[in-house]
Amino acid sequence: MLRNVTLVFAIGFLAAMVALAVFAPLLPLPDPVKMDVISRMAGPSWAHPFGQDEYGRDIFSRIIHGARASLAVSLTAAALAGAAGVIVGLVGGYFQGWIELATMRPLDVILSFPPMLLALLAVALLGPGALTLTVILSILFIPAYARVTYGEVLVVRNHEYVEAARALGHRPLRILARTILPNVAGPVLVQFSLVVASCIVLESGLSFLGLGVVPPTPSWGLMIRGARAYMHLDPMGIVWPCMALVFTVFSVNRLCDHLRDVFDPKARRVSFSPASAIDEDDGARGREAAAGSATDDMLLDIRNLTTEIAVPRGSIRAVDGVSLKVRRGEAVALVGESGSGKSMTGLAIMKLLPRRISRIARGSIDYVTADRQRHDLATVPLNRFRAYRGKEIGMVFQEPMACLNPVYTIGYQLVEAVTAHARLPKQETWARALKALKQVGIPDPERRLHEYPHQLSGGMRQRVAIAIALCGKPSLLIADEPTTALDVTVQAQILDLLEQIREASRIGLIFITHNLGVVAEIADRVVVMYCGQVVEEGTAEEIFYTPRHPYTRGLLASVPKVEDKTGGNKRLSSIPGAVPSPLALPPGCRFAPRCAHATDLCNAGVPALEPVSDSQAARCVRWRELA
Ligand SMILES: Nc1ncnc2c1ncn2[C@@H]1O[C@H](COP(=O)(O)OP(=O)(O)OP(=O)(O)O)[C@@H](O)[C@H]1O
Repeated sequence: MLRNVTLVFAIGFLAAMVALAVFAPLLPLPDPVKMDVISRMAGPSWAHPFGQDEYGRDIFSRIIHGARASLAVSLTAAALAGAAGVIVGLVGGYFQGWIELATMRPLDVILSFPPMLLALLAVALLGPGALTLTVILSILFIPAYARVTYGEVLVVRNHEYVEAARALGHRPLRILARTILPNVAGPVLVQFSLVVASCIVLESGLSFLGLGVVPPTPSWGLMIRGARAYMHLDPMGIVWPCMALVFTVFSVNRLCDHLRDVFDPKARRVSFSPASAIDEDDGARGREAAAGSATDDMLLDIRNLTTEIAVPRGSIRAVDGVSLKVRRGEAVALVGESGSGKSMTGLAIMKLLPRRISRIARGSIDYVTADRQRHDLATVPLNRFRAYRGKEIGMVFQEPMACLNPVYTIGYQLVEAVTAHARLPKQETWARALKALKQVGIPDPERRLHEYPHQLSGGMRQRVAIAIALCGKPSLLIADEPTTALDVTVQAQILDLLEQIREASRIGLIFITHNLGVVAEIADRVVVMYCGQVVEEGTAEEIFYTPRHPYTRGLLASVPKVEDKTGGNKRLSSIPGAVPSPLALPPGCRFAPRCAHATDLCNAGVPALEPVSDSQAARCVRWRELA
């Protein structure tokens, strides 16, 4: 709501300012340079709504005419600097080598001088005036754009889609213009708003010093300069040009912020179908409050969870009606191929779904606290949910290097985690950090506290990440593929560690993996997901010895076994076909197009998750026959 109000204000203010500035000579305004010394510093009147300045000139007219100089200089300089800077940054970042040296290094020279000092020097040499000012400001701000663009290009240039464009044989110019430029447009727009603001301030500053716009041409800087000497007699004389300056800078910033959102698909606001909006209303209806007390060891009770992600061609249900339960001390594995919605389920629990483009559309995530009160995390506001993160629920990610900050020591990061939820004396904080490291079996923990993440092996880093996740003593730990990036022996050590922690502290564990082999070692219960839905669930024993869904069987058949390798002639099977696009899901069973047992019945409608036993269920219409 507030965002919309500020946006409407920004657009309205800028549009009015630009229109008034452009048409100022045609408007019935008093002459901005005509003096009337008898009425100097006169207050507001019908003829002069903002009053008159120290020479009796009309302040309103000078503000409007002053906008011509201030906006023309600033917008032109920002646009020229932007065009040049973006080209330099694109070329330097993409080609690298000597081209990078030739384009980026000269800019470092400009950057090493304070902008105001350089501007003063240039104006002193070339003489004041709006044109000189525009040229100088353009040159001064080229490095600002170039560096932002250069940094973004360095990130983007190795992405797979740039590789793909190269592989297609596109020329560098085309790749730069069509593939890379749109990806760096967001930060460049933000830079534009900052540069316009800086240009307006610099123009005003230089005019204030008498080195910018030449009097009597009005400019906001000159107005501030003139009014400053008399501000004790007429304070409003300085307030009006300052307000014009502040509102213009704010409006440019707000507008560019909005443009960045519009042009950046990753930051674009979500627009959902009316049907799903109705769903949300249903789901949100007063579920946040404690919904009675739980009677058993239940820790997490997810019901009918549906998350939606806005994509360019509509919205997809990454998680579609998922229900699952985790008890205290229980390990539940979420398994499935890539894209089945496992991570989204974990992120939804942590309220970490991609911002702006995704949301929980339906369902509840009841978290049961130690005093057995249920809280629906789906509707707990984010500011209150922060108290749950780390303290009630911890999370470990796949790539520990990506979640450990490379510029801080392990000790510092552990201390940060300890103090996130408890204010303790410094010594006790460090003692806890040390204990956490010992708990995850890091040898020589005193020394490791002072080391940086890059000084540790992959397995050690994952242990540190687990230690950090456990610092708040959570009751539930979500581990999203925590062993995938590790080699097999280290994988086994991390699994052992999680198992020990679970036994020692009765922590509930959600273990997300695509590898059923890993599941066998750690899980009590297994939930198999496919295309956002649970297709089978049961105890680990049921899933491994009596799987009912053909997809689960396919996953099991693709797990390498020791005898396959030693026996020599047994080939590893894979599930034929690929996971369908979430935008084009089959009408019935989502696995049917890849299933060797599919019949017309399978395509008739989405099958329900049918109970197979007290603890097992399968989403397959033919599970009885196939058993
Ligand atoms: N930021 C995003 N924007 C658009 N779609 C997304 C985004 N993140 C995930 N998805 C889509 O949501 C669906 C579920 O993704 P999710 O990451 O949960 O799968 P997963 O089973 O965890 O797979 P993986 O093992 O590869 O992480 C996929 O179809 C994926 O393409």
